[in-house]
Order: sequence, then structure tokens, then C-alpha cells
Amino acid sequence: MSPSASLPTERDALTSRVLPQMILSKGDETSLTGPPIPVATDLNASGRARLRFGVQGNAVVTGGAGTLGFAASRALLEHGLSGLMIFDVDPAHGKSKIQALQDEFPTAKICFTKVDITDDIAVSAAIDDTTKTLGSVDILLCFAGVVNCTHAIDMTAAEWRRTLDINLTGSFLCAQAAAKQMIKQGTGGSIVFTASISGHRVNFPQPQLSYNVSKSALLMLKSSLAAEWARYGIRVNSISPGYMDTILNEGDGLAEARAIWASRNPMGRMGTPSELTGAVVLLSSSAGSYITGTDIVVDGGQVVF
Ligand SMILES: NC(=O)c1ccc[n+]([C@@H]2O[C@H](COP(=O)([O-])OP(=O)(O)OC[C@H]3O[C@@H](n4cnc5c(N)ncnc54)[C@H](O)[C@@H]3O)[C@@H](O)[C@H]2O)c1
Ligand SMILES: OC[C@@H](O)C(O)[C@H](O)CO
Repeated sequence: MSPSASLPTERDALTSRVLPQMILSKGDETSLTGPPIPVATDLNASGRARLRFGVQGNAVVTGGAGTLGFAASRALLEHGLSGLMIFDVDPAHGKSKIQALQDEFPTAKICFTKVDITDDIAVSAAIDDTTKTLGSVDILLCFAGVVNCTHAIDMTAAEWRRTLDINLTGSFLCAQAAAKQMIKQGTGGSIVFTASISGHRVNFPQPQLSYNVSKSALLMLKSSLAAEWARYGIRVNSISPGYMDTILNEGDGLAEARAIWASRNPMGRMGTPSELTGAVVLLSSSAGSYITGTDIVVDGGQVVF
């Protein structure tokens, strides 16, 4: 097929045959390439293309039994998600959280799978099961993660490996398995990693070497996968939360640190879980259709202070 034969027209856009990013306005000669992927489009009163921004399809959320993964899951459902599968190692919290979501969103299909994201075989099987249960995997949010506050000089190899295994390798394994399914579907998708301000600069005052390194590497994982998978219509982005008011930040020895974090934050406080969800919805929805390879920092200005 010649390059011009694959160019989408405005008519294609109006008939929902192409991605929003491929919609050409009259006189726009820009050459855009990529597979034609159906998305919901609409016509406004004057007959021009109008996009309905919203979350479409089904999502897998790793770490959805935790605070931020749960808040993000809820936000996707509020914005139109049809089906949700939570992957987590904590079935007690996972099951109570999916029950709460099911009560609030009775028409959505909401499920839980116990899976350790560091186990490649289990992750791949869980993505296959999710596809059977929900019909597709269109969105992946990677929230599963652990923090480690051991001083570098005392850190054991096992501790170091565990942080990197869960935060970095586990996120990659989930992204790879989800992307294989998205490619099979041929409909593209959105993957969002949870990095951190710790991936941008060293936390203070708590020592968090392995955590900081894992989150910094996630930022490069996101960029590399965005570059490789754009051809399949798969967008890969990350969010970098600052200090959010969650259990993760209530651990041993963090009481004093919390006061220091707030004193170094221009807004003078930690964030709430729901304050993270706007960035998640943007990156997961059609509103973010031309956003890939980027990181959104949600930190009340912590990294600029
Ligand atoms: N809370 C914050 O201030 C903050 C800031 C920046 C980044 N983050 C990141 O956000 C994510 C979620 O943080 P949170 O505060 O909700 O923590 P959380 O502890 O409440 O949630 C983490 C979840 O991950 C799950 N998990 C851990 N290891 C797993 C594994 N091997 N396989 C599957 N699931 C596993 C846990 O069971 C838990 O439910 C983490 O990646 C964290 O690093 C948090
Ligand atoms: O950088 C902030 C967070 O990633 C994290 O919540 C904190 O450092 C954990 O103590």
C-alpha cells in the first residue's frame, strides 16, 4: 500500500475509523501514519467531528487493593470504564475493595485475581484469564509497589532485589503481557506506570536508595516502551505522585519525615489519593489520545521547592 493510500481522511474520522490523533481538519496536509484504530467519535450540531472524552473498555489495575490503586480504579469507573480486574497479592483487601466498587458501580464487571506481579508465568496467565472474563484488556494501570527505607550501607542483596523486582520488573512483566493482548486485539491501549517524585530526585530525609532507583528506572521503561509500541496504538505514560497521605507513608520512622516533607512543599501538605486521579483519567482516556512517553508529576510542587 502506498503511504498516501493509508492516510486517513476527515470522512474516516467522522465514521469512527481512526484514532482521534489521526483526524485531519480541512487543509491540514500533515502525513500521519499508524494502524487505523476505532474510537468513539460523534458529530456536533454543525456536523463537525466531536470527541467524547471518556474511559472506554476494560482495565487491569495492579496494586488495586492498595490506597492509590483503589482510588484510580474508582476514578476510571466513574468516567465510563466497563470492566475492572484488580491484580494484587492481598486478597483480603482486594475482595473487600472490589465489593465496595461493585456496590457503587453495579453495571460494571469488577473482579479480583491474586497474582504476584514478579511471576512472569502467573502474570501472563492472569492477563489471559482477564481477557476471557472481561473480553479485552484496553488499559493497564501499574500501582503495585513497595517502599524500602534501609540505609545503602546496610542493604542486603535480597532487599535490593525485592524492591527492583516488584517496582520495576513486575511493572514491565505486566506491561509486556498486556501489550501482547492489546496487539492481538488490534485496538491499541493505554499503559500507565506509577513512578514517583523519587524517580526525579533523591528523597529527604529518609534513605530510599532501592526505591528511588526503581522509580527512576520506571521513567525510562515508560519512555522506551512508548517509543516501541506507538506503532500498535499503545500509549505508555507514567504518573509521579509526591507525598500522598497513605499507609505507605506511615511506616516506622516516617513521623518526623512527614513534617519535613510538608515544610518543603509549596502547598504545605501531602496529597490525598483522589488528587492523583485526574492525571490517571487523562492518560487512560480518549482525552489523552496524543499523549505518550510522558510523565505527569502530581506533588503540590514538591520537586520544584
Ligand atoms: N503513597 C505515596 O505517597 C506514593 C508516592 C509516590 C509513588 N507511590 C507509588 O504508588 C503505588 C501505590 O502506593 P500506595 O500508597 O497505594 O501503596 P499501598 O501499599 O497501599 O499499595 C500497594 C499495593 O501493591 C500490592 N503489591 C505489593 N507487592 C505486590 C506484588 N508483588 N504483586 C502484586 N501486588 C503487590 C500491595 O498488596 C498493595 O495492595 C506504589 O507503586 C508506590 O510506590 C506512592
Ligand atoms: O517520593 C515519595 C513517595 O514515592 C514515597 O511515598 C515515599 O518516599 C515513601 O516513603
